[in-house]
Amino acid sequence: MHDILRTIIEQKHKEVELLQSQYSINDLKQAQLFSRTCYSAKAAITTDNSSGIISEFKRRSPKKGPINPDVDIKTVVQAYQKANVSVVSVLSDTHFFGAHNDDFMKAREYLNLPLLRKDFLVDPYQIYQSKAMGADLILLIAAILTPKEVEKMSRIAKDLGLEILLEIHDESELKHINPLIDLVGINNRNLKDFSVDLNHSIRLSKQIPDRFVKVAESGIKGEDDIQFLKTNGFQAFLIGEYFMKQGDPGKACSELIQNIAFNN
Ligand SMILES: O=P(O)(O)OC[C@@H](O)[C@@H](O)c1c[nH]c2ccccc12
Repeated sequence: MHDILRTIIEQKHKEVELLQSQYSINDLKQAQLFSRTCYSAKAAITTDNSSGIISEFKRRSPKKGPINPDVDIKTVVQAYQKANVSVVSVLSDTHFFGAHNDDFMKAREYLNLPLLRKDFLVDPYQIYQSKAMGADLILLIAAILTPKEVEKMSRIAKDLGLEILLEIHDESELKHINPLIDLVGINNRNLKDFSVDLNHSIRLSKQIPDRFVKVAESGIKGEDDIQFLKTNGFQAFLIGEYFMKQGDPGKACSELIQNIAFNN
């Protein structure tokens, strides 16, 4: 495993330990949002006229540093929604990605779209927490979990009515896919050297059964990339930095979606 992932996992276990000492799973179950019915990301992506865009709210990244640290989340996610994205992804990690504590909850308050909790989930506790925060969809990352852990966490998520996006990057991670997974994301970015290779993602995607929605993640730089990925079987496109690095991320998102529609 890469060093950055190891550091992230250690940090996450510490965070979970602290949280657990403050709120039990039973406490989380009492949260107001815990009982809400989730929106389906799978349905949002596969419905007619879906843009397939999963737009991400991301203030910084460990590699790039600040991307747009002080932008207002309400303004951005409302503009994403107006732009006709299918799903919104919001980072909830503070330590590495600079998310504010209430970013995720604010996004929930202003959106009536499926919302992906973008974080590093290493413990079942975080699934209950995701539900209590108002998530519709969680990310499970194959590079930091065993196939057994993915299965166990998938079961809990499904019992709570959450959908699951499983992220893989290598062929060796295909074994993490289980029938409970809804969407399989292929990270175009190689975490070893941060290079982006869409051809690698396309090759890998051919080995994933078509019953899973296929999501291309990271390093997507515009319509040409999307067109290329689309013709090669991807149905959804997770985009953060391309939008967030612009002064007005919502406008950038809206322009991209209009251009894709125009080209179709
Ligand atoms: O900002 P980008 O290059 O468009 O990438 C977005 C998203 O794919 C990336 O943020 C990401 C992919 N997998 C992750 C896991 C954790 C945190 C972040 C990520």
